[in-house]
Amino acid sequence: MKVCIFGAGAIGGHLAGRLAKGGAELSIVARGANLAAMQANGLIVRAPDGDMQVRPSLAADPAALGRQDAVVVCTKVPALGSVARAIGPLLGPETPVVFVTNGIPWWYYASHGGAEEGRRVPEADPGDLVWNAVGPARAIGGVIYSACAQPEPGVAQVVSATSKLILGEPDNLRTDRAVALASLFKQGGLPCSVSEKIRVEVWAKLLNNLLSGPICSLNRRTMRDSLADPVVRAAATQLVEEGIAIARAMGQPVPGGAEERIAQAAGINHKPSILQDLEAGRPMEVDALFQVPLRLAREKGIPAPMLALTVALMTQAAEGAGLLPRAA
Ligand SMILES: NC(=O)C1=CN([C@@H]2O[C@H](COP(=O)(O)OP(=O)(O)OC[C@H]3O[C@@H](n4cnc5c(N)ncnc54)[C@H](OP(=O)(O)O)[C@@H]3O)[C@@H](O)[C@H]2O)C=CC1
Ligand SMILES: CC(C)(CO)C(=O)C(=O)O
Repeated sequence: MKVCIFGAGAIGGHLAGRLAKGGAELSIVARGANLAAMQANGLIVRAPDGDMQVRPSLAADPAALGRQDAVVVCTKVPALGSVARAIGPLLGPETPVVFVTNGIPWWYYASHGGAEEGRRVPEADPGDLVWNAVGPARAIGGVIYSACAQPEPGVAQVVSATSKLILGEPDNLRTDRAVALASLFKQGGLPCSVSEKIRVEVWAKLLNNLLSGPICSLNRRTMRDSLADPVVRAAATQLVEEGIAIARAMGQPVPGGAEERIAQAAGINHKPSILQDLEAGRPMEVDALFQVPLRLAREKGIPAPMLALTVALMTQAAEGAGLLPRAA
């Protein structure tokens, strides 16, 4: 199966390693120093279950790779516009595109049903670039639990002891295309399931970002160090509780409570990816991860004072650093 990873940073690098190990005919769209490093040394993945070094086909221009059986997009959300502009040559008539990004995805209201069917998420896809270039029929949701970093170009480091990937179709059907991709990841050693409630999974993962992203962007500490302070931990707990209430109001009740999430996050010595961006001077995913749930809370009349405060503060921090993109 020909699979292309578009954007092989921390997460894309990890997933590329899994796909190659799982037997995919792998290619990667990359650029700059990352592309040069992989051309020289292959892609190196350092993971708790063992290191991998793989040599996929590499290109900056998707036209050099041609049509794929599947594409897995692993860029940050603000880069999706650039993906939309370039992805065409990778797509055959049936090529699905998995979006492994945090936050409320651009396809959220596709096959959603009800009055909001087809509504757009402008913070995730300004100008409908992805909606028009890829289209909801190709989209598969990807929810990733894997704390990762890119310590140097061409190297992906998996920090969390365990990882898992959840795939899901916007229409919640269990399709052959999603199952085929899940088996490749599983064969590569990454637990991967196909959910028939992908929006619940999107919200469940977003709770982990809510509890860590704003706080760690403000204090610039890891999740473990931040949550060691009882006052910070109480604020993080409130953020999760607010997120649970928003998800419920959105018709996506997330199982489990705040405490277990906080306890799990408190064990991870990881700077959330949004803090990695702040420190590296890269565009931050403030809008898709944090402004959208806040907007939805307001639309649904759900009180979210802690989210409002922390998002306002992190927005100011991102703006001050010149890292608050509104379009790719
Ligand atoms: N890191 C983590 O621990 C986790 C991250 N996530 C989510 O996963 C997603 C990916 O995050 P992460 O892997 O950390 O991001 P990274 O910034 O590490 O990687 C993104 C990669 O995409 C590349 N890229 C962007 N645009 C293009 C383009 N037009 N052409 C080619 N390459 C491109 C970037 O290249 P360049 O460097 O040149 O910009 C970079 O290599 C995000 O939504 C994030 O929130 C989810 C769970 C954990
Ligand atoms: C914090 C984490 C690992 C979620 O728990 C994440 O999604 C990120 O770093 O972006």
